[in-house]
Amino acid sequence: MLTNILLEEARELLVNNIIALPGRSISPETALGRVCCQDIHALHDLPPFLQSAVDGYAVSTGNGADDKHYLLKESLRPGDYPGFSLKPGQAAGVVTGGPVPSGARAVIAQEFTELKGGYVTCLSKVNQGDNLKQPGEDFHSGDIMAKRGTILSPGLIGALAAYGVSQIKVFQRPKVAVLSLGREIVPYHQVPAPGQTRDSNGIFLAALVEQDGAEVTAVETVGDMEPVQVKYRLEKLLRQADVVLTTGGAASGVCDQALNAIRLTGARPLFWGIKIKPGSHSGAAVLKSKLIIALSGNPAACATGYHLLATPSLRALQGLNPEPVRLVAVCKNTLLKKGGPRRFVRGNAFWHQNKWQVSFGPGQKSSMLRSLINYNALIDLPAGHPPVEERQEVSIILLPSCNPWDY
Ligand SMILES: Nc1nc2c(c(=O)[nH]1)N[C@H]1C(S)=C(S)[C@@H](COP(=O)(O)OP(=O)(O)OC[C@H]3O[C@@H](n4cnc5c(N)ncnc54)[C@H](O)[C@@H]3O)O[C@H]1N2
Ligand code: MOO
Repeated sequence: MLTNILLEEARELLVNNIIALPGRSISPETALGRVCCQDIHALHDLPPFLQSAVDGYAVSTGNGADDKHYLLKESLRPGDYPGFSLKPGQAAGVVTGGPVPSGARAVIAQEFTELKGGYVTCLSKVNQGDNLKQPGEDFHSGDIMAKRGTILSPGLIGALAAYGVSQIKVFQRPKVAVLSLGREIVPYHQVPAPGQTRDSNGIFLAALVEQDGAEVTAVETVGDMEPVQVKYRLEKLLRQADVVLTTGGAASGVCDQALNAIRLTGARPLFWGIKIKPGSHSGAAVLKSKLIIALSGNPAACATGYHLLATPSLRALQGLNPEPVRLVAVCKNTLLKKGGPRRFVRGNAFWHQNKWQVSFGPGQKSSMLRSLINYNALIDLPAGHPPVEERQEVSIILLPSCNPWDY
C-alpha cells in the first residue's frame, strides 16, 4: 500500500479505479443536475417552419408590385397554420412565432402599418427577410444539443422539451453511505455522555454528497463495536452503496478502526496518508467495483479530504470531469501560519473589482467547525509557504456547491 503520497497521485489512483456508472432513462421533471450519458442531437430543424418574429403582416413583394400597399388576404391567429400562399401585392396577418404563408418575403411589425379598406399600408421601408425566422435558425436537424457528460441545466431541459423529449438518458446517481467511526462518537440526536462527541461529520458529509449529485443511503455510527462488528457494518453499507465514506479512526493510534475494518473486509487499500494539511490522514480502498474513502475525524480535515478526494470520485462516477475548478485570487486578509506540508485553507471567494478575491475564514484548526459554516473555496498553499499577505495572489479551488458567493 502506498503511504504518505502526493494529493495528485492519490486522486489519480482513485479516478483510475472508477468506471462511470451505467445509464438509465428518466423524465425531464427529475433531470435537473443529472448528467447526460450520451450525446443528444436535434431531432429536426428548430423552428420547424418559417416563423414571424413579430405580430404584424407578412407581405409578398416583388414582381413590380407596389411595396407600400397590400391586399389583406387573411389574418392568422396563434396556433393557425396557413393553408394558402401569398401572391405579389398580398399580405396576411401573422403573429410572433407563428407560421408565415409561403410566398411571404418579409413581415412588417403592426405598429409600422395602417389597415384601411382591406388594404395594409406600410409606413416603413420593407426589406426582404425582415422579421422572418428561418427554419433551423436555432438548431439544425442533427446538431449536437448536449454532449455526453453535460449537466442537465434548466435551459437544456427546456430545449429538450421543445422537441417533446420525455425520457433522457443519464448516468445513475452514485449511492453513498457514511460511516462515522470512533468509540466516542454518538448519533447527533443523542445526548453525549461525558467524554463522548456528537456525530457532526456524518450529516455534514451527507449534505455534501447530496450537493455533489449523489444519493445518501445511510449515515451510521459504530461507537465501541468490536472490530469484527465494524467490518460487518462496513460490508452491509458496501452492499447498498457504490461508495462508503468513513470519518474518524484514520490516524494510526489508540483506535485505528478505519484501516482495520477495511482490511477485514478484504478490500484492497490504494493509499493511506497524503502530503497535505489538514486531511493528511485520508486513505482509500477498493472492493470489487466499490470504493471506500477514509477521511479524518477532525471536522475540517474531514471536509478537506472530502473535497479533494470524494468530490472527484463522485464526479467520475457520474461521467463528469473529476478535475477541480481552479482560479487565481487576490487575498483580502492575511494568514500568519507558515511552513509545514502543503496546506488547504478554507476561504470565501468572490468576484469584486474585476478580479477574484478570497478571504481566509476564521478558525482554521482542523478540529474546529467555525471555518466550515461559510466557505466556498480551498486556498492551496505550497509546502513550506511563508505567511500569506493581503493582496498576495493564491491558487484556489472553487467549491460552487458549498456556499453562495457571499462576502
Ligand atoms: N499521534 C498522533 N496523533 C494525531 C495525529 C498524528 O499524526 N499522530 N494526527 C492528528 C491529526 S492531523 C488529525 S486530523 C487527527 C486525525 O485522526 P483520526 O482521523 O483518527 O480521527 P479521530 O482520532 O477519530 O478523531 C479526531 C477528532 O475528531 C473528532 N471526530 C471524529 N469523528 C467525528 C465525527 N463523526 N463528528 C464530529 N467529530 C468527530 C474526534 O472526537 C476527535 O476529537 O489525529 C490527530 N492526532
Ligand atoms: O492532517 Mo490533520 O488531518 O491536519 O488535521
